[in-house]
Amino acid sequence: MHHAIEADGLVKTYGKGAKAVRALSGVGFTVPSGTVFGLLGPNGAGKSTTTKILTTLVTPDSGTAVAGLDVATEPGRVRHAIGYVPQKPCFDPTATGRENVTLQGHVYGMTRADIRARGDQLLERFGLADAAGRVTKTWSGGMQRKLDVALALMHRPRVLFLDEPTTGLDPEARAGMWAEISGVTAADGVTVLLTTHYLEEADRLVIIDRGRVVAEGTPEELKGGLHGDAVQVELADARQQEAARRAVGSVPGVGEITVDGARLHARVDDGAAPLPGLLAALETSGVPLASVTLARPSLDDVYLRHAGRSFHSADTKVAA
Ligand SMILES: Nc1ncnc2c1ncn2[C@@H]1O[C@H](COP(=O)(O)OP(=O)(O)OP(=O)(O)O)[C@@H](O)[C@H]1O
Repeated sequence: MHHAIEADGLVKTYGKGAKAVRALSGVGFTVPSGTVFGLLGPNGAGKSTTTKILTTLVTPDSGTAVAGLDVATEPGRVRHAIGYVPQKPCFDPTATGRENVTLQGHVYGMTRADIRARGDQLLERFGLADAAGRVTKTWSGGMQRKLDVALALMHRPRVLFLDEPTTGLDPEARAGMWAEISGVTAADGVTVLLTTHYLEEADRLVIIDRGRVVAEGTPEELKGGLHGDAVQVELADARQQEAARRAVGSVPGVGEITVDGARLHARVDDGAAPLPGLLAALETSGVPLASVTLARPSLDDVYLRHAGRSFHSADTKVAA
């Protein structure tokens, strides 16, 4: 399969001597054309450095990077073949949406007719057409983020780099943003590389820790082997913990039962499927409940498994 992005043995040290910081210690991965690929890791893991090397903004000490073309030998052509959306906004807040896309088209040397057609198409696809005549500083945060992505796509890049595209957006805005990014990139066959704190935003991901790739796979593969979801049962009466343990232990698909006071923890193999049986078993045994919660494996669980330490111990600014 053709690879739109290839990183091989990337090493990068910032600074010299005692102050030197080793940001990357041999990062490598390949991204098939037309897919959405994620770099996941805590702050300082090396995600931005990897992205900056692939977008020609930083030169590696060693290793090779290809974003459509070789970054070292053809940086100018790479810049024309890619779009890059940094974490910080890059649109002009004093200009309208239409003026922003027009300016971007001029920067890339597009013709007037093409700027008009492509600008209309992108404003429409991102749901920004109605607001296009308004000054962008009056737009909502979600609309502004979409405009940044539309600007990066103006010159029809083959590869799009997104640095934490949905950080700071509420779940609804995140979902909307992804529906629109996927719609546009799938229609144009664009390959997407993003840095993210959300497993489900990519088709495949690498987990980076301290400048190294520690795991690679689909979100499901990375979550796999985590012994299912966690159930927590709050008993109305802690004195019934043994009866509760026996009742829950008799339910198929439930394991790793531990009881701590009025709280019973267990793992279930198959999402919510064993829950009705678990509730029925407790009721039959006459054990009254205060509450029951079911939690999917969190980003922290995934990270702990692959990097050997908790995401939160490595990084405090994270969402699961
Ligand atoms: N210009 C620089 N000079 C010195 N050290 C740097 C520089 N840029 C990054 N670093 C260091 O390199 C390491 C990797 O940083 P990088 O920004 O690539 O991580 P990251 O995973 O992208 O983190 P974040 O999620 O915070 O963006 C960190 O220890 C960081 O402090």
